[in-house]
Amino acid sequence: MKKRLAVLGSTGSIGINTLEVVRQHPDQFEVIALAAGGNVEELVKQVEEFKPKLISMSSKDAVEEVKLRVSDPVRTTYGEEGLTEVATHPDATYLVSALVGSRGLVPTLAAIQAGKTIGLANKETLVMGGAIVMEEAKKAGVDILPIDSEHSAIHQCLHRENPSQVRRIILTASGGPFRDWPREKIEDATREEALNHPNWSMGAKISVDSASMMNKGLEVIEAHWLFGLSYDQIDVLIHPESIIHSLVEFVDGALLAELGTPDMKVPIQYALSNPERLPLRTDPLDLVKLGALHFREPDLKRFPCLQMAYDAGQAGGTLPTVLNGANEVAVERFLQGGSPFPMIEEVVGEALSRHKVVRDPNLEELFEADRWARETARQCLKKTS
Ligand SMILES: NC(=O)C1=CN([C@@H]2O[C@H](COP(=O)(O)OP(=O)(O)OC[C@H]3O[C@@H](n4cnc5c(N)ncnc54)[C@H](OP(=O)(O)O)[C@@H]3O)[C@@H](O)[C@H]2O)C=CC1
Ligand SMILES: CC(=O)[C@@H](O)[C@H](O)COP(=O)(O)O
Ligand SMILES: [Mn+2]
Repeated sequence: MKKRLAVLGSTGSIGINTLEVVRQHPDQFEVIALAAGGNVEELVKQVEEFKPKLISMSSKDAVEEVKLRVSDPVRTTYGEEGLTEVATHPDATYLVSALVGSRGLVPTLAAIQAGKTIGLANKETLVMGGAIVMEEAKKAGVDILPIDSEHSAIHQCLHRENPSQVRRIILTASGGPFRDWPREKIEDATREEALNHPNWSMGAKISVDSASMMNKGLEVIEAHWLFGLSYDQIDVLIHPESIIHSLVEFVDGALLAELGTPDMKVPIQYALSNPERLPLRTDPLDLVKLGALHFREPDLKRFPCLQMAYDAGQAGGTLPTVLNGANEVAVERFLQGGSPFPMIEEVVGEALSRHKVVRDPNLEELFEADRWARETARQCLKKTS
């Protein structure tokens, strides 16, 4: 039977790659519902090709424009409620959660509660609300399958293994575009330089997170929740080639790794076809041509965001939510050209240090912490502009 997909963020980098996987396997997957932000052109093309039953965009005007431009009738919705309607569409069995940022949490949680299997790209969902999300998934008996390349690698390495025999996991990090830059040069980094990821083609927000290494910090927290590991069992290793996507070390010292060319279609398809594998058209990895792989320790002095994420994750409560909310505001401002690159770590650091942590927060308390973090980040940015 075909898997029936709802896709949040269908016009983004992960969304487009997801639909390419569907295109390669029309006998395996069917598109039921799509949600996007403002990219009318791309959504029109997707609706014409995949004929979803429901589409949503961030505004009514945008989705009405799509409706007018497509050849067959399609039901439309919009805004935050539209995201949840798409995520919980009764005909869909599987949600690809690929919005960017904290707006992914609510619809992903709703899909879990509606019993959908989740293919999770939106790491912010687990950073903000990991405890609640994992608890709800357990209650609903729902699988959360990682799409993030490192977590997919770990998931693949853990297949048929006993989780209690894991000593630690090692998340590989490219080091981003500033990997070899001295601190003074990083301080003057431009938007274009931050978006110039050495190995992966991704959306703007995650590209900036990779440049600050906050992405790896968010991934440490994501791994904590997905694999139930303590923070001292999660290590980060700089691996400039991004060929080894991550590793698991077992109690006997054996290391398993997943390798491949940097292509998100591989982890996306693994999450969609799980537990089977399907053929995929992708560039094969030529190890002879590659010749060598390189590794080094991350430099936490040049990239303090990684340490901040470890600390926030370990402290728990509402701190990871604050880390995430302040980071989103600071990255958005940097992308708009309104502040220098190091302001990201300053704003996040300031918000974390001022926050009064709430232990075991409920959903309302998480939303309040997120609101507070954003407000605090905006104040910090205003003070320094
Ligand atoms: N890209 C990658 O290779 C990887 C991404 N991830 C994670 O996956 C998630 C998505 O990343 P990525 O695909 O790169 O991001 P993109 O910026 O490329 O795409 C984001 C998607 O979210 C949509 N969106 C934005 N704002 C809204 C809104 N207000 N309402 C509805 N939809 C909205 C965009 O719509 P529109 O374009 O129409 O405005 C787009 O479809 C992130 O959490 C990221 O960390 C994880 C691993 C790898
Ligand atoms: C493709 C993917 O999963 C990204 O999260 C990627 O890992 C970012 O690269 P960095 O290793 O530079 O953060
Ligand atoms: Mn990743």
